[in-house]
Amino acid sequence: MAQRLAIAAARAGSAGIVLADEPTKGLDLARSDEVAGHLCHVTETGGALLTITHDLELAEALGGEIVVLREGRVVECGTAARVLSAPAADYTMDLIAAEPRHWPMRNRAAPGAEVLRAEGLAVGRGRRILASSLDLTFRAGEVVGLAGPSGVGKSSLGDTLLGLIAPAAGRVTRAAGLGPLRFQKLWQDPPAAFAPRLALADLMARHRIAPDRLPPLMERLRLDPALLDRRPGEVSGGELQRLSIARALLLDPVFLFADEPTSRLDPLTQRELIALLTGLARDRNVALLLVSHQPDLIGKAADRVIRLDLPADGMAAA
Ligand SMILES: Nc1ncnc2c1ncn2[C@@H]1O[C@H](COP(=O)(O)OP(=O)(O)OP(=O)(O)O)[C@@H](O)[C@H]1O
Repeated sequence: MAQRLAIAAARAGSAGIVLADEPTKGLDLARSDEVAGHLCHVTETGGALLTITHDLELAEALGGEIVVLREGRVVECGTAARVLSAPAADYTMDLIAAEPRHWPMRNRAAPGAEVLRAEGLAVGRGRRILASSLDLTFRAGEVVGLAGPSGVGKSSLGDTLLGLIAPAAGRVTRAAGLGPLRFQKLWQDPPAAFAPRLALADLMARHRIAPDRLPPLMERLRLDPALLDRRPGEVSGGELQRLSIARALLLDPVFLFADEPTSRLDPLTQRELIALLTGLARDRNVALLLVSHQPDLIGKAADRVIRLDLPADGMAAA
């Protein structure tokens, strides 16, 4: 909604220059196209537009000039058509190659034991039913994509499976012997999940986790232990999301709901993080439920896809 308001202000002609900061972040394809159309309108009607984005499809749709930045330095600039079709800098080439449509297909593994089951599940927010009659099963080691338009209820479904929201109907059953802490979530907005410091000591003390478990985990996730002394705003988006993964893994999850875990990240960091998550699902036998608005990402990373569609009860699993 914030994006829509910003674009509405731009269209009203309240500014000759419009700054759009990640205007398609977290939006589905239809809404992204809509935003691109509104932004194009700014320049078509004589305004100037500066867009900051990780979304290369948006950059292509907007056209004009592109400046590629890396660590605060200009790597390359030129027309969008030239930079995106014939990049001169290695970094630009790497960025383009890191887009999900260029990823290799994942090797599908045979799923393991069932860890979570939903039967006749209805997901609601207040009096609104977002989805109903859902029968779902999640198995150890599988990567399940969760797709659907913005606002359809993907986060609400994940939260209901985790027990954070009560089902409007039906039931969710965890496999015998698995407590609620083994069902974890990676948040869309990691800063909100860390308060006020990144230290994991409080979590480890509360859940009596042996201190010697942390160093190898930090190493596996390529995280410098010094990061633990910083605040959430003092690390990069990729580091923050990897710290979120470390925190979740300390609790030995069997089910991880990753709610758009890469929506704040550049294509290279996104590719690295998704490879890390899918690798962890396989290595640690975690059922990973992965939400993304990028069909290519879901198609390449997931073993199967649950698709939520409007109207609320239109739901298909592929
Ligand atoms: N805490 C809440 N209380 C009431 N309604 C909510 C709450 N959180 C979300 N909603 C509403 O429930 C609907 C589904 O939201 P949800 O976040 O589950 O959708 P989503 O598919 O994950 O969306 P997006 O892709 O935009 O993140 C939306 O209409 C939203 O406004």
